[in-house]
Amino acid sequence: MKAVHFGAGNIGRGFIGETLAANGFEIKFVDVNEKIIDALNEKKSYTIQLADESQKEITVTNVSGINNAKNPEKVVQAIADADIVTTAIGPKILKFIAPLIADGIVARKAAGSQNKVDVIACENMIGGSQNLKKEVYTHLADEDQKYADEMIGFPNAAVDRIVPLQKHEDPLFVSVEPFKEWVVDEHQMKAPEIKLESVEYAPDLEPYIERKLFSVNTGHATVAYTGKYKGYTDIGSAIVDEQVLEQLKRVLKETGDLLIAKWNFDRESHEAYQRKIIGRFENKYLSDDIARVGRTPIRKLGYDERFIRPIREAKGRGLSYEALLETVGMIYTFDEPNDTESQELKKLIADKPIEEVVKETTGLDDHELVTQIVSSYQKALANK
Ligand SMILES: NC(=O)c1ccc[n+]([C@@H]2O[C@H](COP(=O)([O-])OP(=O)(O)OC[C@H]3O[C@@H](n4cnc5c(N)ncnc54)[C@H](O)[C@@H]3O)[C@@H](O)[C@H]2O)c1
Ligand SMILES: O=P(O)(O)OC[C@@H](O)[C@@H](O)[C@H](O)[C@H](O)CO
Repeated sequence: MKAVHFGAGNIGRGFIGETLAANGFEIKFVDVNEKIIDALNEKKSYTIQLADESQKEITVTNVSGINNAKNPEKVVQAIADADIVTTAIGPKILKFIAPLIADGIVARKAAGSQNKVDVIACENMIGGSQNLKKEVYTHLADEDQKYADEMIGFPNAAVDRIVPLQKHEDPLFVSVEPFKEWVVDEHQMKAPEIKLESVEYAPDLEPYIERKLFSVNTGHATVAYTGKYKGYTDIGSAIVDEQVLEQLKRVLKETGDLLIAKWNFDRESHEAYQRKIIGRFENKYLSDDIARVGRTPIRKLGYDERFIRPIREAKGRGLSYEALLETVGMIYTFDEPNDTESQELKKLIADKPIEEVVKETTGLDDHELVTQIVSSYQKALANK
């Protein structure tokens, strides 16, 4: 069985690669990072280490790499031969790999392939694979779209495992937390006979992705932005600060109340899930930079992202969203010199009235919410 995986980065190697290899797949990683691709082709394997007291090592074998910037034709051929295609590349990068996936679909059609295949985007976003599908279809002619409608599935997915930036001599080595969860929307699959062991298949992904994004990611980002606001540079140091921990708990209470009301989750189980998440952030064996967790703040301020969507929905249901608003206020003070979006946000705030910046970055037109976010930002600025 053959897999093509876009993005040989932290989660790509540290989770998706591990799972595909454990299921007997030969994996072709596609990436523009020459160092990583060369190392994959040279070594054909890499090592994952669990960040816990066991320090257990897992070897991932039967892997190779393709540099899509240099050898796009090899990527197209690999997709033509693949039994599964996955991505973990970043939500904003999906549109750049869409033409290659479209060409791969056209190549399958030209070869007369009647094998169905699923393309699974493993990104932190709601509707990731369906979003990729839209991008891919803009590159397909009507006839090719018909073929894709029949043969190519784009099931949404939620993936959860904290994989920090890696700083090792071996460029392929990756340290990961032991926890892992990968859920795929079974109803959107075209090749449901290919079920990966250790992956969960759900009839409807929406509750899973919302639970993950609005608990793990809203919580993680809250630690990052509150921590940065208080002068910390890594998650482990920030979370031992009582104020940061308190802010995290307040935010999780708000998203928890929303998720419980919306999806009828059992409160006790959800609170246990939240406690587990806090323990994961406190993992002393992981070293995770605030710059990574808070990266691309404009994306994280998006309308359907980890703060604005729960705020909108909590407001709609008459639930509290005060702590979420406070964190959003701090996002507008986030300043990471090496993060392009952080610098873009800083420039927007310097050039335009804050109300306009809030509207532009969040997509909100609810005057009351915009005003509340503006006040929250002004308060954060005044207390800094
Ligand atoms: N790291 C985590 O803890 C984690 C967990 C769950 C989900 N995710 C999600 O997975 C995705 C990837 O995150 P990550 O932490 O692995 O990031 P990363 O930066 O480590 O990996 C992304 C990889 O994509 C490559 N890339 C970028 N542009 C490309 C292009 N045009 N063509 C080919 N390759 C390209 C980069 O070189 C890099 O190797 C994101 O959507 C993230 O939200 C991350
Ligand atoms: O990847 P992002 O930028 O959407 O979010 C940063 C982290 O919160 C994220 O990568 C988590 O580590 C991960 O989602 C855990 O499953």
